[in-house]
Amino acid sequence: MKNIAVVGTGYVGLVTGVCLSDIGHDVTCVDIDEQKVEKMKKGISPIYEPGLDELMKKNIENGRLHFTTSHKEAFKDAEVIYIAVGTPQKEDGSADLRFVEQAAKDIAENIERDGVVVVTKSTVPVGTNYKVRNWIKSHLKKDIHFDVVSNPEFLREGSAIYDTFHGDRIVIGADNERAASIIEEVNKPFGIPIFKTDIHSAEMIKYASNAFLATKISFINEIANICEKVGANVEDVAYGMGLDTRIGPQFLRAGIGYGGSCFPKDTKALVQIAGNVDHKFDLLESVINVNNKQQVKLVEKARNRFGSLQEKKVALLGLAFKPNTDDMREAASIVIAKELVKDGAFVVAYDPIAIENAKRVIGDEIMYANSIEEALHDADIAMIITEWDEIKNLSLDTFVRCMKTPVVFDGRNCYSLEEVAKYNIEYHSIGRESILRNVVSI
Ligand SMILES: NC(=O)C1=CN([C@@H]2O[C@H](COP(=O)(O)OP(=O)(O)OC[C@H]3O[C@@H](n4cnc5c(N)ncnc54)[C@H](O)[C@@H]3O)[C@@H](O)[C@H]2O)C=CC1
Ligand SMILES: O=C(O)[C@H]1O[C@H](OP(=O)(O)OP(=O)(O)OC[C@H]2O[C@@H](n3ccc(=O)[nH]c3=O)[C@H](O)[C@@H]2O)[C@H](O)[C@@H](O)[C@@H]1O
Repeated sequence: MKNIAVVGTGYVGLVTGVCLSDIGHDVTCVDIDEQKVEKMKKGISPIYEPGLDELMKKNIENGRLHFTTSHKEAFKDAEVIYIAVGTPQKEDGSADLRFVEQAAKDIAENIERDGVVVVTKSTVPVGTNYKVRNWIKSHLKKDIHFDVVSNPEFLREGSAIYDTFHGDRIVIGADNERAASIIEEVNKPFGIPIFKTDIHSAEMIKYASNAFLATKISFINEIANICEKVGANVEDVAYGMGLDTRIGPQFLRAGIGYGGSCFPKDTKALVQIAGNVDHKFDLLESVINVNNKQQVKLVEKARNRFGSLQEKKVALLGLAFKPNTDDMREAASIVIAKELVKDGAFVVAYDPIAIENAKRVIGDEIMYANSIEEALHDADIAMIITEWDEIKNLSLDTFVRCMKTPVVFDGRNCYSLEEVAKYNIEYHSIGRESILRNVVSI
């Protein structure tokens, strides 16, 4: 078992650190955010991720998981150091490597052991691992040998622990066998297939995977938009397509587009990576454009239905970019709320977990409710933005009971048309026929 340090305790770093300790390694997680570290020392996760608190507590108690703000302390005995800091997008869409560069300097200034393997888990443009090597080299205080390895992360928020233990593959990009086999050894207990390749290919696998998944989503959303016009049902179309094993059923859920901390930024970064080598990535640019349009689809539908949204009360159900997370980064709800406010609508939003983060991002131009019923109370329009179980399992009678006029725009196709047809609800979803009722708006 190895002595491991993880730099950065966000969704990726913390989950990685906790899971590595759970399979037997001795792990120290280091973060510059003192408040986060104080919480984590007490076994409290600073992020909402199902199962994380329990696993954290278990491994703190068995003495294999530690937290600190001191890089020196974290790297003292480390044989392997993971970089898991953020790589947000810059204004031009390219990846901001500021935090990675700082982490590299922190490593250079504090490592003590010869032969340390520095693993980049953050999503970084092709060539960055070599930059990391140079950043470390140029800041080293003594002559210490180290290697760099690319080990991109494929976990999803909301199922991060499950994904770490049940991932489809672990990709290791290295330019020497010693470093590759150390990281292979570290990951062996997960029992997941390992694919070893060169560093550039490993870096590219991460962007290509996210871009491909985003492409699947934009593709099915375009099919959904056509389905609406030709009278087909996108749920059946996606199911029928997915039965072909060459296509597969996953990531064919039509909706209001992809959001989150990664697809939007990674697709834009890949367009930039291609642009840097004089390749215009037309296909991916279209994927991004389709997604931008798809995010405001519900507002467009509501404008067409009502003419004007001025003074309409709109209930937004769900704010997080997907269920089971409190992450609001690039959530469709942000754009939707902004558009509705611009149209003069009065917006009341509900989310089971992400309200506090939403308040920071969307602000006080909209109101926030403590329950679905409170948000729906006296509303003219309901918009379903995130398919939380609580929303999917809602008795449809609630819309009829609480709203002024039960007109529902469902951005996640939460309900079957047969079920909705049993209630006096006007219902518009994505890529399916609308159910129109004699619901009169006052
Ligand atoms: N969020 C996700 O689901 C996934 C993210 N990724 C990639 O993983 C990377 C990390 O993403 P998140 O975990 O979402 O980031 P995050 O922004 O949630 O967390 C980053 C953490 O790093 C800390 N940090 C920054 N500089 C530091 C330094 N020099 N020393 C110690 N700590 C430092 C910050 O305080 C913060 O707590 C990104 O490159 C992202 O693209 C990859 C797969 C999934
Ligand atoms: O690099 C990353 O950060 C991660 O990005 C995604 O994970 P995540 O963003 O957590 O969540 P997803 O479940 O992929 O959903 C992303 C967005 O796509 C949307 N989506 C997903 C699937 C689908 O069929 N339709 C659809 O609209 C979701 O609503 C959500 O807004 C990838 O699935 C992970 O493999 C990857 O590690």
